[in-house]
Amino acid sequence: MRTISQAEDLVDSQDPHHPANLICTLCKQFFNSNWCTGTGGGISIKHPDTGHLYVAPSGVQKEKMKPQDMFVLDGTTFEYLRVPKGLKPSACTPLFTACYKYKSAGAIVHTHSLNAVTCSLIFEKEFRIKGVEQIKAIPSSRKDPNTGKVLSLNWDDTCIIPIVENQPHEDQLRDPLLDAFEKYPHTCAVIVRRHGIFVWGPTIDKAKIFNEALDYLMELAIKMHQLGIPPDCDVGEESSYTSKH
Ligand SMILES: CSCCC(=O)C(=O)COP(=O)(O)O
Ligand SMILES: [Zn+2]
Repeated sequence: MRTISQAEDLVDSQDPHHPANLICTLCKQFFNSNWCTGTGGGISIKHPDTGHLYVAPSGVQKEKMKPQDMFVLDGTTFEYLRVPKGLKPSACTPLFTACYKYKSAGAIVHTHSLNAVTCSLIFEKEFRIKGVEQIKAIPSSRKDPNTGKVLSLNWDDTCIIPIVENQPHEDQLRDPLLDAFEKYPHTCAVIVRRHGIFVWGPTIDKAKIFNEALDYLMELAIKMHQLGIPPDCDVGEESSYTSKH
């Protein structure tokens, strides 16, 4: 492993899109959205050029982090290339590396979103919502036959996100996460009951979009549930659950 001073170049960049800078910027935004408060949640980003993995420290106020606080891991061996003095890597690191290894993720967003936690109390094994325009921001299991690119869900498709049980320690969530990967090979997220959500994508921009769209859908699902409308009911069927005819 390189010494701290030798590894400074791994986090020292004027580029706002450099992972060490971007994690700090986005965690501030996520704090303001109530997604990463009280030290909860976090973000990990793979450097698109070097393949290095950037991980935030554990137990710190995520909105106050500096680029120099970032841990850096080799993208293939997961060995630490940079360990900031006096800090521990995020407890979610084994979950982030699982997403890099098995989902070819370019970035992972973990939030303690109230909408995700509330949905984990309403839904049993899967979060399901259907027939909402915002669903078009979520990837589907289909690929474009010409380009091979993953296609988005159609607005009247059902968006399904698996829910796993929370565990006393983050590393114990790795096996449930791997089970969810196997059962839901096309999902871009896993909800952890009474805890939050992990969302990944091929890039940080995509992971951020998926997270925002899912949070919107989870908030809507809670409101539909409160109105007595099943969030995954067919389009046009909602009036049979309300007084509107
Ligand atoms: C009050 S946060 C408990 C740990 C957690 O769930 C989390 O997301 C933050 O863990 P970290 O080690 O990254 O601080
Ligand atoms: Zn968490």
